[in-house]
Amino acid sequence: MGTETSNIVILTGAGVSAESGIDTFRAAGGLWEQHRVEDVATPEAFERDPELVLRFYDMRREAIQTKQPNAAHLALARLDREWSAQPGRSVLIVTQNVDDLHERAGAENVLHMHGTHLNAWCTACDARPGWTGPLIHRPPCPECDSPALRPDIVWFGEMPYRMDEIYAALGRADLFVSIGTSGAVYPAAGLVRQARDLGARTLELNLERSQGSRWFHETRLGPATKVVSEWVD
Ligand SMILES: CC(C)NC(=O)[C@H](Cc1c[nH]c2ccccc12)NC(=O)[C@H](CCCC/N=C(/NCCC(=O)O)S[C@H]1O[C@H](COP(=O)(O)OP(=O)(O)OC[C@H]2O[C@@H](n3cnc4c(N)ncnc43)[C@H](O)[C@@H]2O)[C@@H](O)[C@H]1O)NC(=O)OCc1ccccc1
Repeated sequence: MGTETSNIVILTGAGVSAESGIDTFRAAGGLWEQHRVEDVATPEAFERDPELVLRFYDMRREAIQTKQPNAAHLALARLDREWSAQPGRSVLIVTQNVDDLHERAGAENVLHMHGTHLNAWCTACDARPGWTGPLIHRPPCPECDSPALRPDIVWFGEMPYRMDEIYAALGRADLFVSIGTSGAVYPAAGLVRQARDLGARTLELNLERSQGSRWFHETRLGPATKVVSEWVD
């Protein structure tokens, strides 16, 4: 990292968890091949067929709990710990992923802009209880007892979480790094342009060039476990 770098914002996508055995979305056989997005990841789909949607997320919640952080998660956690400990320096990991592998690797400054599989969300009382079991049987909300729990996940057409904090961090960033994302989903895919327009240096670490590659000052191609560890060390 150059001497001029103080505040780093890191955007991660499904590619950072691919080598932990978690399916990405768009790759062959990826999640979106097995299920049409609009059938499982929209409020309309939940309205239309809650069982199908809850089974989809129960399956993913169960799968995620059997996976382990990989070398990319561990390298980012190390960077977060060591860099944020220095005066006037900060790291924020903004993830599109709903898995908790960044946190299980030891990272502390993690912001889940599309939600997390570790919580449920009660649409009756707005509570967001920690939740690791299935939701398919419509269990009662631990706060208000109503059977109104849904995954605490941002579906298409819904506003991502904590966008104001993300934009504020971009305003302070000297360096914006994007890891393991195809740049296909907004507003996440638009963050690189905002960061660049705000004066940050932009770096892409990905298996292949993404839809937003042209907005990066530099692109390094390869599996995350290799390119992220090389970048951090
Ligand atoms: C499809 C797309 C065109 N549609 C959208 O972007 C929509 C609509 C839209 C909004 N603005 C626009 C502007 C233009 C066009 C469309 C839109 N956006 C929305 O609906 C957003 C909400 C989007 C969030 C949806 N939820 C997710 N996830 C949670 C659910 C779940 O997980 O089930 S999105 C989900 O898909 C996206 C998947 O992308 P990636 O993570 O990048 O994964 P992908 O498989 O695509 O790519 C993997 C990459 O990794 C690389 N890779 C693979 N293996 C490795 C490896 N080993 N190492 C390194 N890299 C690797 C591959 O090469 C590849 O590049 C992620 O964001 C992920 O979170 N909401 C909203 O706009 O609300 C409105 C609003 C505004 C104001 C007020 C109220 C409402």
